[in-house]
Amino acid sequence: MIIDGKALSNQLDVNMKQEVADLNATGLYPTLVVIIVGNDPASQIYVRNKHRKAVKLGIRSIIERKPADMTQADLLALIAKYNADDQVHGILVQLPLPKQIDETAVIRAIDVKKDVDGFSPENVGKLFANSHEHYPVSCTPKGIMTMLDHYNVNPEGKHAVIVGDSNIVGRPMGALLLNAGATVTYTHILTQDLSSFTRTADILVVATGVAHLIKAGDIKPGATVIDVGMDRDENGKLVGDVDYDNAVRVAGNITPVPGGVGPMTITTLMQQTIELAKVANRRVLTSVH
Ligand SMILES: Nc1nc2c(c(=O)[nH]1)N[C@@H](CN(C=O)c1ccc(C(=O)N[C@@H](CCC(=O)O)C(=O)O)cc1)CN2
Ligand SMILES: [Mg+2]
Repeated sequence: MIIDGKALSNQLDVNMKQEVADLNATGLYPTLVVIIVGNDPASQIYVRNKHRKAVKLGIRSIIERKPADMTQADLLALIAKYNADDQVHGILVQLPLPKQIDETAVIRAIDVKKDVDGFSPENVGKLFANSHEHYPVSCTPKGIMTMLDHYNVNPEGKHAVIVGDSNIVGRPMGALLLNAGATVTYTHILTQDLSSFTRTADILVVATGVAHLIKAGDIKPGATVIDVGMDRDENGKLVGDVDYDNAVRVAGNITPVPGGVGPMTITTLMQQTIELAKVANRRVLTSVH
């Protein structure tokens, strides 16, 4: 089966739009701030898509576009401004950042209660401790879990193999699958004989940035293959980390690029913005009574 992230995303939008309208009627306006520093063309597209999706759902969206030579101090001051603003529920700084800015310092500056990306040490800690509280999780792996659930791929007891060890995708992906009962193997750039691992995966998640790294022969017949890659082939066409045209004949389920994981990342961001707004509102109500 082709896992259609775009269709699922549009389907989830229907409920989210209604939920936002219902919250608006009670005086709560979920609000997301996205800060983008510099002119990376891909990042510009993602931020524009986030804004469009927010507008479509009735979520208030503030985009802060800043020059590539912005200082770290100025960025931290901007974050502090939105940390202090009660009307703002989620703050996201688009990654990657220009070289003069320390990513870790920026992530830590965002109020944990507004960390809609789930990148703060506190939220990452909750994920790896399998906390039963509500907490945001990196949107791409969280969106992948939503897709697996929707397509009835139950990770319990399955062997999940992650290719790529990034903080945004690989690491949180493995934690989510472990929490869902999978046996998880992490592989990365130093892994020897990668294929010997991927060929034993019931669920294979690939996030390396290497175009067509995974061939049909690297996949266990019937496996669920999730391709997080967004690479360019020799003709400049957008392709994934998986050789889709051949892999589709071996895999049981597979995500296309584009139209697979990407749209679910943005939908998950909207879900988490709404959730943070509701939690913030409950905090206000509790402190009043
Ligand atoms: N602060 C963050 N920075 C980054 C994140 C993130 O979750 N938080 N993730 C990625 C970029 N990203 C969202 O920010 C993102 C990437 C791709 C897509 C997407 O919809 N892709 C489409 C294809 C788009 C195209 O044509 O180029 C698809 O796969 O269908 C959405 C979000 C890094 N930075
Ligand atoms: Mg189901």
